[in-house]
Amino acid sequence: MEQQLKLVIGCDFAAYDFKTEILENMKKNGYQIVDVGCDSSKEGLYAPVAKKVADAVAAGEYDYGILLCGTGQGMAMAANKVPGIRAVLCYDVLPAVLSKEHNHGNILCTGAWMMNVPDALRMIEAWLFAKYAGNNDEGVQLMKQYEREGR
Ligand SMILES: O=C(CO)[C@H](O)[C@H](O)[C@H](O)COP(=O)(O)O
Repeated sequence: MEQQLKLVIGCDFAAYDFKTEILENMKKNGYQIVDVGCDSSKEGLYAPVAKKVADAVAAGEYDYGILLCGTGQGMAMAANKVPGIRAVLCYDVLPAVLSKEHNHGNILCTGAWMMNVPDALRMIEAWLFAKYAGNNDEGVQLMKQYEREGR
């Protein structure tokens, strides 16, 4: 288990209960994970939380982020507006693992309406364990170059 990783998690109102269960399980399993909101199943939009998590990961305050909303779609779109972020949207273990190994994903997004908690936990853990193959991947290097060039 990657207990030494520094993790941050956020959600919108639609995924609040889902996040609460995931967070409880991860803490019980020894993960160091900070919750940045939202704090209610009644209110809390996805975009501000996505930005908070993405800014913190991009600044190097955390190794990885986890973002949860109804579908995960809005979280991924908003997080990917922040330079340095490669947010991936997954609902299953294999694409999640490949998104780390091949694409160096640094934020995992998923949806409370799309997955149950045990499957989401399995996917999150597999993604955290997966290792990026290295800095020789041309796709990732080109994404970084495009960011530097501002296009
Ligand atoms: O999935 C979502 C965005 O990607 C979020 O959970 C939204 O908040 C959700 O789609 C909003 O749902 P609503 O029932 O239309 O308020």
